[in-house]
Amino acid sequence: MDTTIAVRGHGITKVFGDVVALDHVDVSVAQGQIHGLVGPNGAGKTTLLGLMLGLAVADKGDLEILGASVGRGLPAPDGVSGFVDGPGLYPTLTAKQNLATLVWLQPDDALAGDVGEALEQVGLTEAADQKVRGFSLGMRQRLGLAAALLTKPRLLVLDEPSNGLDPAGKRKVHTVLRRLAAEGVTVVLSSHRMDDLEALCSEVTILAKGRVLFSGPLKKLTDEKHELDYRLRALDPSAAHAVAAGTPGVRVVEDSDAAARPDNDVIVVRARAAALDELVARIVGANIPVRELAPVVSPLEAAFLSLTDQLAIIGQEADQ
Ligand SMILES: Nc1ncnc2c1ncn2[C@@H]1O[C@H](COP(=O)(O)OP(=O)(O)OP(=O)(O)O)[C@@H](O)[C@H]1O
Repeated sequence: MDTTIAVRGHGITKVFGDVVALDHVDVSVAQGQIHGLVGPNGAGKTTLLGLMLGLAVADKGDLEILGASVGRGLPAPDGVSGFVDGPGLYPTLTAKQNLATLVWLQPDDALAGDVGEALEQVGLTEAADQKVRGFSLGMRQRLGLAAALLTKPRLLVLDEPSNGLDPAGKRKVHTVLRRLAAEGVTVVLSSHRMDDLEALCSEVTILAKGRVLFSGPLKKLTDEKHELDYRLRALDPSAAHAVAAGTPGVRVVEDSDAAARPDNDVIVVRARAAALDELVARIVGANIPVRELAPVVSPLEAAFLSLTDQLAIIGQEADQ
């Protein structure tokens, strides 16, 4: 078995009554990577994460976790930790007592981490003696991560870990996840936040209606071959418009947010990276001061929207 692959799924299918939650899913997660699962509501993300955690078994297909086959009658291997649908915590115990209970439950002392250190890593030291029932969603999420860290996982599986996090909490969580990955721990997480996924993940799987639309390196998905819409804010927008309209490979398109802007100093251009570079050179050459040039939606979001739109069109055609 290939030990550099932490998760390998082939033909994974999971059905709940009439609902096909996962439909012949193939997925491969390399060791030491942060792999993001993204998809619309009901896409199957939580179901897939639950299979990785051993909370359910697939109806069909092969799933290998940390080099071991899992499935009916085959337990999830040691070294997997995390949560789906929010971490399971004791509300009447304090944060510290919750973690101490976990340490006590560990069958192997060598695998039990330090409670104070885990709380510190997720920024909950000051809340250590507060009862969890008074915790906000973001604090619960961070305590759930601390709990997972205590078991020293080799594969960490997290369902929407950024939910409810304030910017400081998010920074803490991102730092912890990056450090774990640098140490060789594999992280699989789901999120609806494209900015989080772009900031954290080297690989993504896009799921919709239980099917994989894309799985692989983020770079491959957001490569420079795709056209993107860019917001260009210039001191003289009509001059910028004229330059953009005359640049090969660049189209000036409708600004769908125009009504929401107080000033009309923005134009939206659609281009591949190379044509955009040429536009920038021409605008600078024409001495037009530029105040902003940024993608209207992130490259990952653009790829996600395009793939899910394609799936919707295929679905409509199939219904006809
Ligand atoms: N235990 C269950 N019983 C019945 N249906 C289920 C169960 N778990 C999931 N489903 C269904 O399977 C599909 C996939 O659900 P899942 O929770 O995996 O999606 P998701 O991508 O995590 O969605 P969200 O982004 O809304 O959390 C949905 O249609 C859901 O209603």
